[in-house]
Amino acid sequence: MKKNMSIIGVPMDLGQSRRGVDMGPSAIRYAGVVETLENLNYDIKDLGDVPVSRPDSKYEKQEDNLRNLQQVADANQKLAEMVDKEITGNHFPLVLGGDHSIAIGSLAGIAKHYENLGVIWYDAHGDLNSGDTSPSGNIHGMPLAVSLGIGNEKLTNILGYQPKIKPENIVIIGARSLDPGEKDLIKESGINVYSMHEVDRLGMPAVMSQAIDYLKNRTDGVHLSLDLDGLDPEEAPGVGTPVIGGLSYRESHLAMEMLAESNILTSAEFVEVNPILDHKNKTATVAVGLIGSLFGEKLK
Ligand SMILES: NC(=[NH2+])NCCC[C@H](N)C(=O)O
Ligand SMILES: [Mn+2]
Ligand SMILES: [Mn+2]
Repeated sequence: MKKNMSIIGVPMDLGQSRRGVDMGPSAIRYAGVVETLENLNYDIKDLGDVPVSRPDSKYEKQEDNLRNLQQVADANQKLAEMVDKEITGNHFPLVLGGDHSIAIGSLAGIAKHYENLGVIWYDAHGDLNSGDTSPSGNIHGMPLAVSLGIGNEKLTNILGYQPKIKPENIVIIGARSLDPGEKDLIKESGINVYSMHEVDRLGMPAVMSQAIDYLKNRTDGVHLSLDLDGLDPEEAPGVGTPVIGGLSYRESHLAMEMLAESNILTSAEFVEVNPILDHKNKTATVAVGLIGSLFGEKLK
């Protein structure tokens, strides 16, 4: 039987300060995402891209240390509505970014369908800042906090409810760059974190089986939010905020394969691919490879 999946691109580059990540969805399409999934017997509906406005002079002033707040909120509102509709129609949503601020809209559209949505946040960063704690004012460093109901109402209240998720249902994997405010929030909230320290000590097989067992027992759906900067910049150079010492290509494929086997995923997004910073579309190609493993590609 064919499985229905909807692809939604979000050419968003307003949640951070380096141009080019808006071209991520087309780079991932160019690297063959639709063909890869069709070969795995998915019935793919590519819905194209969510409209994202350009920064204009009217919005250039930063409101509360939140760069491009209004445009980021508007695009995420549209994304949330689309994701919501696809889930209602029984289609698995696969969202392609764009910078990580788009997780705000994805989670807004997804979480209303679950009592206890789990989230796997595969990332070098925690993305747990708010305007009060952010060193940069970049909203791509805030989506997980926003989804917990922390931050500006224009972001936290998309689709009119909050919070979207509970801290104990979050598992961060690959963290190696956390700001002081993010560390405080992790400590006080009960978010689960497998930083690079735990990945080094336990190995990816143990990390993933613990994460999967934990989420399986307490959630009724699981969203994967994969920031390509979770991988080491050697393997994924086309990202705006690279951090050395990251997850390897092999570890990442194993993580995707274990998720495929577990059958717990109900939505996914791949973000932060920046073709201008990339080498010959390497990072988008890695993303498509990971998407293949995540949706059942096997070596034998
Ligand atoms: N999705 C990302 N790449 N986030 C990077 C965030 C970097 C830094 N923690 C900040 O808040 O500015
Ligand atoms: Mn990141
Ligand atoms: Mn991120």
